[in-house]
Amino acid sequence: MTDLTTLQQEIAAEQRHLDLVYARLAQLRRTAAKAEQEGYQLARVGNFGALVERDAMVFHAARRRHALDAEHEGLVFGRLDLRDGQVLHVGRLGVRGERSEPLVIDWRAPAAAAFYQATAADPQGVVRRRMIQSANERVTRIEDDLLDPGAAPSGMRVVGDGALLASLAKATGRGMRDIVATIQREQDEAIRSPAGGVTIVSGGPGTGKTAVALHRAAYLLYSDRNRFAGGGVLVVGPSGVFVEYIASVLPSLGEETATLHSLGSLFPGVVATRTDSAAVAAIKGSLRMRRVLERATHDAVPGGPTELRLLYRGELLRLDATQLDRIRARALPRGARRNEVRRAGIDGLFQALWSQVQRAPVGRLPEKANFEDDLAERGEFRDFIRAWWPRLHPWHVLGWLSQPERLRRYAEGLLSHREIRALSASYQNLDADGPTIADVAILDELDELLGKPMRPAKRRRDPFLLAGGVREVSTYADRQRAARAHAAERPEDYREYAHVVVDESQDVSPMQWRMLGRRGRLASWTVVGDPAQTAWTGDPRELAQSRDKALGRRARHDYTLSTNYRNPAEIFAVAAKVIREVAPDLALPTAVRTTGIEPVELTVSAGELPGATVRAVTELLGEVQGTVGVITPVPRRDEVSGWLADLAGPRLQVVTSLQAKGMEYDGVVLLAPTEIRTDSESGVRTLYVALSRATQRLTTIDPTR
Ligand SMILES: Nc1ncnc2c1ncn2[C@@H]1O[C@H](COP(=O)(O)OP(=O)(O)OP(=O)(O)O)[C@@H](O)[C@H]1O
Repeated sequence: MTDLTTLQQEIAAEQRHLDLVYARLAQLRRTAAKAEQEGYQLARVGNFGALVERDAMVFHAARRRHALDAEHEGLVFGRLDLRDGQVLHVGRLGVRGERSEPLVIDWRAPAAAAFYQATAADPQGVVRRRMIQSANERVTRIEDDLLDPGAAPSGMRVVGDGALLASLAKATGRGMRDIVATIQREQDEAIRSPAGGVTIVSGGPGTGKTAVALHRAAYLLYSDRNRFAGGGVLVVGPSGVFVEYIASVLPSLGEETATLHSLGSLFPGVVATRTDSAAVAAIKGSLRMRRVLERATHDAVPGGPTELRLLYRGELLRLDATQLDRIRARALPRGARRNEVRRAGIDGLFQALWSQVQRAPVGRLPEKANFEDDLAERGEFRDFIRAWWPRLHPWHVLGWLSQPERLRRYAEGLLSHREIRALSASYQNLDADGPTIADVAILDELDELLGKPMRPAKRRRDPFLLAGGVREVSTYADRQRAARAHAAERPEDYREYAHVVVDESQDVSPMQWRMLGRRGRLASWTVVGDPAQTAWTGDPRELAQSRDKALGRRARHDYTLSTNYRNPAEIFAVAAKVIREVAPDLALPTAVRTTGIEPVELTVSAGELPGATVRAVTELLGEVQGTVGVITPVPRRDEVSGWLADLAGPRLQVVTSLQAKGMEYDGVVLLAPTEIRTDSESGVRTLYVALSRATQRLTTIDPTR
């Protein structure tokens, strides 16, 4: 134990440094405000060059000021005392003093790496590592590790007993917490993995894979801003619930420039949250779907014309269904994109009609070009083209799959009869229900197969342009917002990301890997996941093959994380027992905390389930300070939300077992584990995920059948 006076003296010493840092920060904020002021001055000069300069100035000032604001709380969190007597303070952002001396080193800078990597076995020149906690500009706690006692100068004091465990015991909020102050060495190695190639991070539940993925995004943006902020960093997670959960971490690391998406929101204009059953997801995610879709995009339009009749100089020109199909097939060979070869289809029509004209007694023949012009001017011909070869949106073709007869034709020989029936059933209410998450990859594939119709280019909006064409922004806040939006502005279907981070990658299907691959052709990658948690029940070879194709032949760097920071040992033991049933030899992470509290397992009759659920949730809300998650089998979610309506509030969330992927709650009430387990081939793995979501308390309630 550290005596109180020593502790107070050490805290006071850190407070003096913190005061210095915050005073300097206030000065820097004033400088940013001055730059804004100068921006206004430039605006008065009024010429275009000055305006451009002003925009750039305001943009940089805005960004700097925003960073200073965002990083204010807990700005300094570490200190290193080095062998050579140097003292470095580590924080969320780099701050230099008036003479350019470093007051705080950014956690991502090379000089800060030792803060995370030094150990007693390998001190890397660090004698003492100190963790500093603060709130409202006051130091509240410090914790030291003496890494190199032999090199400690006399009088060096060491206080505290374990910042990591203290931070793990804290209540969970609605969003994921950021772990920048307590990143562990194996995590730091993955975070600082080389920027190029593919970094693959695996590890069991709660080992910090998501935390590592997000810190890595922030690290890359810091280490090579030109490359990564310029091209963009895309972070993809499994569901909207998950993306919402992680969204606040990046800004708290000083990074707003990364784009976050769920697999259901990657296709422009669609935000899908529905999930399919595991069996249907395996069909929709299979590479065989690509061929099914290719056939669809080559088919005649439903309800389209089956005949073309035109009077030309008193002669009836006519093309029947077979001729029209033949023209379409010739203009649209395998591999061609329907929207892009529309012109070839029209040319085919002209050619077929021209042959008829040549044979007909129409008097003196016009030039072929004039004949085509004549037809092109005729309203009924143009109407025919629009109906026969419309510009198709992926939505149209997805809709065709809801017609059982069409789907059967497209899937013949590719899917089994059972698969076709299951797929067909899943599309019966497409219009009303909207697409599922798996359909989004299908829409993206269709988009690729159809190609883009030629459209006039969209004009880029000028963020400083107000209504009426006046180029001015009225307030600083407006400018700040506009400048940031301007920096992040990319076309909706942007595909040139410099880096793609894929979280929960074990659940990405082959078709989804294709969708990701299209956005990462120029990218380096960070792929994090845990194969033991996969819900994928399709062909594993197909999965490996499509993932390899998306990642290309880039060099791979593998990392494995081995400590479970989320679950107390008592809770993880229950989850481990479940996964051992299907993977007896799997290497599992070690849970570092114990609470002495065993999970509660209840069995109730079906009729008692609602009452037992309400009681268990009420109890957990009383026992933990942070969030409580209620995890249900997929079909039960809405019903269970209804039971808990009176308890609804920011601390309570009801999610399905699939939405629970990646999530974390202080207390978890898991309903109907047996249903989750038997729901599909991957049920045991999904149950494993659900059982490993709690940081403090777990109650399972199983209804008897
Ligand atoms: N070094 C650390 N210091 C403090 N907390 C940590 C550390 N590493 C991880 N954690 C915490 O452990 C929990 C689990 O982390 P995270 O969600 O990143 O794990 P994961 O490997 O993605 O889990 P899963 O695969 O189960 O979804 C989070 O609350 C995270 O903040």
